[in-house]
Amino acid sequence: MARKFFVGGNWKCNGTVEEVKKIVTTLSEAEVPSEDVVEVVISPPFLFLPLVKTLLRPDFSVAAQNCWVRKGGAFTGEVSAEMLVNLGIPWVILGHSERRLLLNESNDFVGDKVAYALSQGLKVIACVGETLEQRESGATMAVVAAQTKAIAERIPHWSNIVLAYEPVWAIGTGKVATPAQAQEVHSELRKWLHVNVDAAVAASTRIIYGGSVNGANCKELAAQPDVDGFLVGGASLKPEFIDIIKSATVKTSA
Ligand SMILES: O=C(CO)COP(=O)(O)O
Repeated sequence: MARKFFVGGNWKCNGTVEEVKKIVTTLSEAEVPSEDVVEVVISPPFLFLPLVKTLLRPDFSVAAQNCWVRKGGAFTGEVSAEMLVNLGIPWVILGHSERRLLLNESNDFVGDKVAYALSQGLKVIACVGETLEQRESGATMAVVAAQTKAIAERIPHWSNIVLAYEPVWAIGTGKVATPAQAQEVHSELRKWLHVNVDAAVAASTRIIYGGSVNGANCKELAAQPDVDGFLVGGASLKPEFIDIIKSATVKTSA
């Protein structure tokens, strides 16, 4: 079963109304491969979600960058999964390393969030990845397996999950993982799913790469057999995001 190429644009905590309108216009005018070839999901900050959703071309969709771990209520400053559903936001990014590391989100907390978001009908881009220290000490697979396990043991199915491998040392650093480094972890993650979930989930789950992806390095990464797309930060705010979307054709021409 073919895994449709997936390109997510994580705008993180960036943008003004004027900038948002400009980026969305650039995306709308771009010629990109059809929805059959690539799924594109844009993730602006919460405040801009309704604006982006209204202006965005119909073949692209939107994601929130986080949501509360359980049902909404007396949780000042949080946004609930129910609210995202109510606004017609189909996707949410959970477990991004910036939240794990800067806001101390633990594996269990992220697992609980993923399970709750799925239970409300959201689709989830679940992020995993090791720090430089963990990579250098040889702990990469143990770290990403533990992060994935905390999700796997809480969810009833994987059909609405995209797994994003984002090595922390490659995020916003300009230091991209080599295609071989990305392929190695993606292939190990797929094996992990095979052993710990099942063969069908391993074969069908999209595992995307994030960390300094840009217009120049995307094709070589996309050509790796277990790289099913990208989660893009900095370059998703620039016109080169369109080139990254187009790298989906590497798979169809292979
Ligand atoms: O964190 C990322 C996407 O979620 C990657 O960010 P950069 O593409 O800016 O390295």
